[in-house]
Amino acid sequence: MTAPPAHPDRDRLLELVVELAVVHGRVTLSSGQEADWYIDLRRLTLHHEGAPLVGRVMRQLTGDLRYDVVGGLTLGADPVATAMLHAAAAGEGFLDACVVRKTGKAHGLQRRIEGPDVGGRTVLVVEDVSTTGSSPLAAVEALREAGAEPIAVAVVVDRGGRAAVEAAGLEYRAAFTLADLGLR
Ligand SMILES: O=P(O)(O)OC[C@H]1O[C@H](OP(=O)(O)OP(=O)(O)O)[C@H](O)[C@@H]1O
Ligand SMILES: O=C(O)c1cc(=O)[nH]c(=O)[nH]1
Repeated sequence: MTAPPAHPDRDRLLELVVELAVVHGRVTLSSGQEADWYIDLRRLTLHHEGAPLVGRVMRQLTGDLRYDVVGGLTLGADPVATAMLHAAAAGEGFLDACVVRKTGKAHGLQRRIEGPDVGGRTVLVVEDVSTTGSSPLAAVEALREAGAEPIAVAVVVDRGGRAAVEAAGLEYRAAFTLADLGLR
């Protein structure tokens, strides 16, 4: 496992994750598992200072990968993807974002994947926190069904999703581990 590249924004982002997002107390996770703490990254990815930092740090983390589109399973992935879109637009180039619905939509255009068409395009699948990896893998499956090519998965915090994503044959990158957050 290679360490994420050094970045001047990374230290401040880590401070904000610990300050804003780590909540101690009994919770039930998306997978049904019980835990004694929760990382509510929505409190960071929708925060005025946190969101731009997330965009820049995640772009830095994936700077050597080539992808046309960024997105993942709604809702946690959405502000991560749009932060990266804005970081790209403010910097070196353009990046589209997409939102993968948890289930298909029965009315309107009935699209599971919202945003500019992803067919034939390379996609970086993102996530805020990954515990079992099932959310990004659901996004990967939906994107492939839509004719896109998922090239890797990148998450802000890895809570344990790496093994499942790598077992599915995809590269996995995380800006922060639980050890970074002092939770392991
Ligand atoms: O690794 P996993 O087992 O998939 O769990 C992690 C997922 O759980 C959270 O989302 P949640 O399912 O609570 O839904 P939300 O994004 O709509 O809040 C989080 O945003 C991840 O998407
Ligand atoms: O596994 C989850 O559902 C989960 C864990 C966590 O720490 N944060 C989160 O948003 N979801």
